[in-house]
Amino acid sequence: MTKSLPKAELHCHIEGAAPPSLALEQARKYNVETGHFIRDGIYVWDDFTSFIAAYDLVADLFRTPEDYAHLAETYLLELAAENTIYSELFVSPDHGEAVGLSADAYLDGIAAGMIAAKEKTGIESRMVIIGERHLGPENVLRRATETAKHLHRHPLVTGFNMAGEERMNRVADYARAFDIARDAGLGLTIHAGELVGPQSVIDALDLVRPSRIGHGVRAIEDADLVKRLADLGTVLEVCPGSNIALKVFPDYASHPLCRFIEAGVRVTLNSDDPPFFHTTLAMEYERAETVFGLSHDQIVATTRTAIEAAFIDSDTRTRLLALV
Ligand SMILES: Nc1ncnc2[nH]cnc12
Ligand SMILES: [Zn+2]
Repeated sequence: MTKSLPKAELHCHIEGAAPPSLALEQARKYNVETGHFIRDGIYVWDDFTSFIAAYDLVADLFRTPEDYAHLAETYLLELAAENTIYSELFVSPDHGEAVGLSADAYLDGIAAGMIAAKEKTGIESRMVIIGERHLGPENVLRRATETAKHLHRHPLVTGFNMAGEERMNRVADYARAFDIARDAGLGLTIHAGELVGPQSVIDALDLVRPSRIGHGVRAIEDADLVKRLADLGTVLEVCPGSNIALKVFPDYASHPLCRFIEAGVRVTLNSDDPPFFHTTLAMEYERAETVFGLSHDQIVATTRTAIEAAFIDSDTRTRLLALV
């Protein structure tokens, strides 16, 4: 039983964490028709492209700092109720800008929800800024530049990441954005090895030099790369439920989580976009035990790894590690 275990999550997209019930509430508030992307209380999509389209439609229902505060607080309270002690939220100011919110207003709203959740439950959280790959290199560069410029205003922003359509453009096209984020003191992680094979992870290691990789699971197709990840100590933000829902692997028996652990790669458990993939962080922990057969100690080790790899200051890390 993993229910009572302390949990930590490094990889969850804030708009992707909106429960359909909350999305429907927002749709009523703004008089938006949802029949084409929410049916019977479930988000409707069938491949990565239509998933991103549904994600964008859900994001469009959050339009003010207060909406985003409510979303962040709702998700973090849900996590805290499952004994989660730490959460790193992936936030994309591009989605705020799409509804007319400045990056500052978008981040202030999310921060308010994070602070409220911490006051109520003690859950610690941070934000990782996302540059959306499919919006192009110029846009990701602008995102990194603006993030660096406004960092002093947003103490809960501690990392930079790139998500979106991995099949578009080359990692090299985005390397400069990551250089700017690194120089600003942000922790680096990047979605790679999810929709694209090992070369995407190799490019990420060579050109971005992140301490963590979002997914990275298709590195399993290259034994030398698996060894390189283990030797470097790069942490994989593994999201098994997401990988199965998006058909990265046909079933859990084919999923490489256990093979990474056996090879000495540092892994963590994550939900990615929980209601889109019919999962929660607690379900990922439970599945690690019941489907992947991880021992109690192996599951606790994933939580320790998450805290060790979190983009937090050393006092917070020490305090959280003592809780695991
Ligand atoms: N699983 C995923 N991969 C890439 N970009 C995303 N944005 C939200 N979820 C994502
Ligand atoms: Zn993701």
